[in-house]
Amino acid sequence: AHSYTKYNTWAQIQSWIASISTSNKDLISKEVIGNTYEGRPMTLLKLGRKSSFAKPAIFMDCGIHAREWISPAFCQWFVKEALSTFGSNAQMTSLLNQMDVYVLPVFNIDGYEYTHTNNRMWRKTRSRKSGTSCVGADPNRNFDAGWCTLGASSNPCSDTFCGYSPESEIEVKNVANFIRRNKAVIKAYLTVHSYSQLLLFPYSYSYNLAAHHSELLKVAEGASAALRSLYGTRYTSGPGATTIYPAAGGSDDWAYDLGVKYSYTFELRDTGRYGFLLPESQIKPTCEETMLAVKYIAAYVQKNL
Ligand SMILES: Nc1ncc(C[C@H](C[SeH])C(=O)O)cc1Cl
Ligand SMILES: [Zn+2]
Ligand SMILES: [Zn+2]
Ligand SMILES: [Zn+2]
Ligand SMILES: [Zn+2]
Ligand SMILES: [Zn+2]
Repeated sequence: AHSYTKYNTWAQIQSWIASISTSNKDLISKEVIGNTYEGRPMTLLKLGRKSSFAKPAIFMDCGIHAREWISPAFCQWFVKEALSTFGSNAQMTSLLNQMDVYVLPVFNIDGYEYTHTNNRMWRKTRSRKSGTSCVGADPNRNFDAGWCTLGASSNPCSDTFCGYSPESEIEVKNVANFIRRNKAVIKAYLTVHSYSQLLLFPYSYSYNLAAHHSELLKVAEGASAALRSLYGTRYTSGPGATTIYPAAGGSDDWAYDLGVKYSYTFELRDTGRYGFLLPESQIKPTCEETMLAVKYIAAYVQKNL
């Protein structure tokens, strides 16, 4: 059965989505924003007090990379925390009264399922193309942001294959379309990965500083400090290019250039001891500390609406 402190299969997550999305009509709803390559429904959860007016929104996705299992675990944890603390936690109550929070629990569902059934270390999508026996493209190199110019490969067999064109991966197309359709209200974009304990922001596709560099850095450092306050976990904040590696086609850079100012990539625990194979015993502490960082960013966005 589904557990917030275990790595759930897609089947368990799908049934969790069905039940949690009908658990509180005033606070949560779901919509399918398209199907994956293998036909699985990309189901977006919308958190926030029902309103007949469009509210400003935050968009958060998990599971772009299949093997980064702590990421979907965090999105599930976030939804649970939001619903269970609305009404008792002042900040969460204020957030969901004033804003909507869109949560995509698993972006790359086909890849996530494949890591459960065939190859725990799979990263990419599971799309197939005639002419090669290699499968999939890296969804975080397939966004239309300096596409395939650096830190990506045009070899379909590479783990950082950028795809045949920007948004060639249907999963990327579905998410990009949703964000484009809603860009007037989306004020922040958060994308959750693992591992390395980093809080990254644009740009990764260039060494040039983003127009809002100082503000993005200030918020990232505040969020990292909030995170560290719980268990002392240390994060590094900075632009992707200099903090992790230069690479093009990422979702955070694309959202930022679309006009979503507060755009961040989280790289959750750990720093390499377990890496992608983070033990289930660390799900709770990782999620609780990450909640503090996400709430810090959300509060900042709210104050600056
Ligand atoms: N814009 C970006 N932001 C963050 C990253 C790092 C993640 C770490 Se898993 C990746 O390699 O896709 C990569 C890019 Cl291209
Ligand atoms: Zn499993
Ligand atoms: Zn990743
Ligand atoms: Zn990573
Ligand atoms: Zn600014
Ligand atoms: Zn909690």
